Amino acid sequence: MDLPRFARPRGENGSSSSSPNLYVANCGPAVGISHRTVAAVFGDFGDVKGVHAADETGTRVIVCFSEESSARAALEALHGRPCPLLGGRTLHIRYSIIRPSISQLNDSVSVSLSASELNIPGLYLLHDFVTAKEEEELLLEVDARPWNNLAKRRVQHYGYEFCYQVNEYPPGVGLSPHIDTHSAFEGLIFSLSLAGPCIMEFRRYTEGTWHKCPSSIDLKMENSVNDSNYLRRAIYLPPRSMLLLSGEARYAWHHYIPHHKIDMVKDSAIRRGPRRVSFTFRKVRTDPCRCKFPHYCDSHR
Ligand SMILES: O=C(O)CCC(=O)C(=O)O
Ligand SMILES: [Fe+2]
Repeated sequence: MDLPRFARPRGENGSSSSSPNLYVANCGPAVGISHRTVAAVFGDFGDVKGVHAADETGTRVIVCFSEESSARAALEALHGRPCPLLGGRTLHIRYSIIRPSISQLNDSVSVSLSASELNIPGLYLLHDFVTAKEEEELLLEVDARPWNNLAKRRVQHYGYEFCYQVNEYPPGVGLSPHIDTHSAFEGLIFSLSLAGPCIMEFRRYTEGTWHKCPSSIDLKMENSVNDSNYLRRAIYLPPRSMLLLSGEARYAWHHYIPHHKIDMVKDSAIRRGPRRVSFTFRKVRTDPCRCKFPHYCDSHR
């Protein structure tokens, strides 16, 4: 999703900075109100140029009018009272402002539905890799075993020579950006998603220095120069899909699960399920990594 260049004003008094664009909270696709319906309701006050998601919650929108006077009329009529045409919801409306920085513009990235659309070499996504029945059986199997509680998610570890990991994420819980350590694991990483959906974001940093995560085997790139100095892509991982990271996708791109309860995928708000369980398969490496990506490789240091 590309966010419009408008944001919620800081401070309490939204009325001080009049504008043709309104920041409208408490309506949107996540509560069953489409952008088209919002446009129709606000259209009573003047020409609406567009309605956009204000952020990734699906409950806040930006309404852009052609004229400032239309925005003022809509704000005066609709702010702070139940709106019968929008399911009786009470709207909280302020004038919106132009987003001040490039980094805020990058808050969100459009989410691809397929690996070919994502276009990262070595990344593959197979939909319906297991059937719904197999999914149910796998979940029964893992739930019959003890879970290891981490701060925000639960894990199970299997094996040594061939190391599988199962992760359980409650709603809204993600994973911080990392590359699975080159020196610890070989070149293919598989991840089977079960139970609930999520999006996975990928980042390729152009410069920076390695930083070992406390309490984990992964490495993170700490970018000392400029946090926005990376390429960003994102893909939707539906339940029962299998993700394969190989080559450049595995060795040079960080992967990351944003901490959202709702993901915006092609203008639809998709709520994370009560939980997502992922089976992550990695093979333990027994010799130093000789990948073609020394900049991202701890065996090359
Ligand atoms: O949950 C997932 O699909 C990925 C997990 C992951 O990246 C990891 O455990 O290193
Ligand atoms: Fe990982």
